[in-house]
Amino acid sequence: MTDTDNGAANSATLEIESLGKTYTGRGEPVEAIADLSFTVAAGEFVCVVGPSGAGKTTLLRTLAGLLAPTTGEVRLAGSVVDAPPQGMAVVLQEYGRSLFPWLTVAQNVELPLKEKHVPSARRHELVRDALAAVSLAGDEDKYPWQLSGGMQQRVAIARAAAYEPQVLLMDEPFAAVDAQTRFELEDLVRRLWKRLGVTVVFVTHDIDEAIYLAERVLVLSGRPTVLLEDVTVDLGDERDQLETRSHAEFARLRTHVYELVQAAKKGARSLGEAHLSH
Ligand SMILES: Nc1ncnc2c1ncn2[C@@H]1O[C@H](COP(=O)(O)OP(=O)(O)OP(=O)(O)O)[C@@H](O)[C@H]1O
Repeated sequence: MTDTDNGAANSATLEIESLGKTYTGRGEPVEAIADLSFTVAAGEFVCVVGPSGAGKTTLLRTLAGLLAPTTGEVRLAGSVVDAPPQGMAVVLQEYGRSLFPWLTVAQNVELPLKEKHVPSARRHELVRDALAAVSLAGDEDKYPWQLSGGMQQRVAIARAAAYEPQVLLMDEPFAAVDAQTRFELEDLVRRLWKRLGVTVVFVTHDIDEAIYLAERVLVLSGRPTVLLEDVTVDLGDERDQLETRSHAEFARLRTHVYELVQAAKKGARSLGEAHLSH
């Protein structure tokens, strides 16, 4: 596979249809997602932004099959998602909790491959390649607590990449790392996306990050969530931290998405209600 044929080998279209989620427990029911419908094409990179508490994590957990929708459904390659599907990998914000402290870096990356019954020789190859891709070759025998936060998150990304998922779901994966590391990890995820042809859904609070990474940015309203706008990011295939971010189109998109999120915070639930300045 070359760097340019992302998506070619991937049939993992994700369809979200009339999705609703209300939490019911001991207290008052909480309607997190009102009604969401959108499609993420196979091999596409989509970011999700919205106000705090909008239901972004709820959406991601539902896509991952970890949470059952109250209404509507999620389909992966045409099949309804009602449990964590094979071929899906999830990377969360809390890398500290997602790695097993008693396993080495290599063992952490290898574990899901064992569960997938990948033969031993192939496992070692995948682990080696994934660690090299995240610049951790040489650190395979270390334990997570011997690594910085950014390195631990690279291990979590390597683990997801080695698994060769069709779909990669990421929930605020870089929120807890410093700005410099964050830029490096963003570029790493873009490279992996291109190399693996994987379908990516990436939740972030950071509007600039969403625009830098994605081909489309889904802007959610406040809770109970509806889709405020599906914004196309026309910034080309090659992104560069300095060049792309200084592009006029980048600035235009940032202003637009920022205004949408501000409007969402004030309660806008449609583009008409958002009263954008342009
Ligand atoms: N298990 C639960 N039981 C009841 N309510 C919940 C539960 N999990 C989340 N919620 C509520 O659902 C709403 C959406 O939460 P969610 O974590 O999905 O939002 P979010 O957009 O990811 O937030 P943030 O940006 O702050 O991470 C919130 O009001 C939250 O309090």
